[in-house]
Amino acid sequence: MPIRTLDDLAAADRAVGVRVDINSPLTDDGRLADDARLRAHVDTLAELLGDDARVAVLAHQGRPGGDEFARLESHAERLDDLLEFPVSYCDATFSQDARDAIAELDGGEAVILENTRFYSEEYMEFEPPRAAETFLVDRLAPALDAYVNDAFAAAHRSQPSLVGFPERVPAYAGRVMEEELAVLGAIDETPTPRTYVVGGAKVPDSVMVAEHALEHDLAEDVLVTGVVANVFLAAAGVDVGRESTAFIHDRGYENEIARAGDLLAEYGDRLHLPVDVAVERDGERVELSTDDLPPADDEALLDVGSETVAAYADVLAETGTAVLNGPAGVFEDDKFADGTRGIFEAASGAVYSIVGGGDTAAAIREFGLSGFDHVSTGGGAALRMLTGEELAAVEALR
Ligand SMILES: Nc1ncnc2c1ncn2[C@@H]1O[C@H](COP(=O)(O)OP(=O)(O)OP(=O)(O)O)[C@@H](O)[C@H]1O
Ligand SMILES: O=C(O)[C@H](O)COP(=O)(O)O
Repeated sequence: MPIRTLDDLAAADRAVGVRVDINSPLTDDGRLADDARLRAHVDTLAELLGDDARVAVLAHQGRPGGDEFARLESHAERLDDLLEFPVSYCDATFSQDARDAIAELDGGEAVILENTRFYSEEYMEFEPPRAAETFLVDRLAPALDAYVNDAFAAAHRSQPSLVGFPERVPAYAGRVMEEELAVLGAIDETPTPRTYVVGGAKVPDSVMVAEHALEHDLAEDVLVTGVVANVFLAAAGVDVGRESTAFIHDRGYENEIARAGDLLAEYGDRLHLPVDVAVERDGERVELSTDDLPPADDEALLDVGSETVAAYADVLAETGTAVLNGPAGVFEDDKFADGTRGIFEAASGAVYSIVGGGDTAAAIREFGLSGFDHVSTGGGAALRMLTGEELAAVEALR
């Protein structure tokens, strides 16, 4: 069934629950360190508030027990700054206080309810009908006339606030959700040839993206970087050294070496591996040809080298669509940011370019790169879409 959007919602004076994903990095004292995800939802919220909706915002922050598990008060303050409509904060999620806060809203006013994950059922995954019976959905749904899901970045989670409400109230996709689904769902219609650049540290996810792109002929070329490249180099029989081998084993990625080997055997001509890498020696960046590996025992492969950047840039220069996921090296350390900066810069020049992944988007912001056509708000959700998986919360909207 087609998903209903805000175009189908007559929002005036109605209480609309809006699930957003404003899960953000925090400073040590618990303040917002980056507001990109809040800014992403401004259009959806402003549109509803401009239509005189009474908006109750639902969101999570962090994971129970984690450092970034926090209240949403500073998120509410920041949204109040970003929106030209009043945004208040309520330190309850579905109790009488929360329901009163919603009942007291006038059209054009919003309240941010407390972190949904303060409540234990929200950190579990359910089929939608069962999610609709959880306390959060059961208690809150009667206070809402409609539900909007704009939380694309969390849409792969089958948690109550994401899949339960559509069982109880009319449900719609917000503008972020709509755009992400339109762009990432139509990857096979973007300009060709397509080049996927897969890097970062989540090797199983990246190998899956590469596999899907090659098998389904979505990408003509796949360029590997980051820890993913170290795994592919190992699969190609290169000795990546004691440190990087230990890293791969510590993360439990041994099986990925075999999967990478299978991909190389089948698609070797379309899979590009680094020809040089960077290590740290006496506190400095030193580049080594992959022919000269292994490095010294205490040296890890922390970035791709400049010849690799040049070779990858040549491929990207001929590319219709570049899909980027994962940084090429430890870009947080300036010495090992060159690979990421150089390859991302080259990718931004493609006819059309798409970026997925939280760290990838952070790297782009840090380098001040522009020129990308779509920077996804999603990490895991974007990856799943790029591997052709359905997202639970999107299915629930259908
Ligand atoms: N060669 C390397 N050795 C060790 N770590 C690396 C290397 N290359 C990249 N990384 C690390 O990979 C991390 C990012 O990888 P990740 O797969 O999480 O990216 P992402 O998909 O953009 O982010 P997310 O999954 O959080 O949305 C960075 O912290 C970076 O330092
Ligand atoms: O940051 C994310 O990828 C989303 O907010 C989902 O968070 P989670 O991985 O903690 O469910």
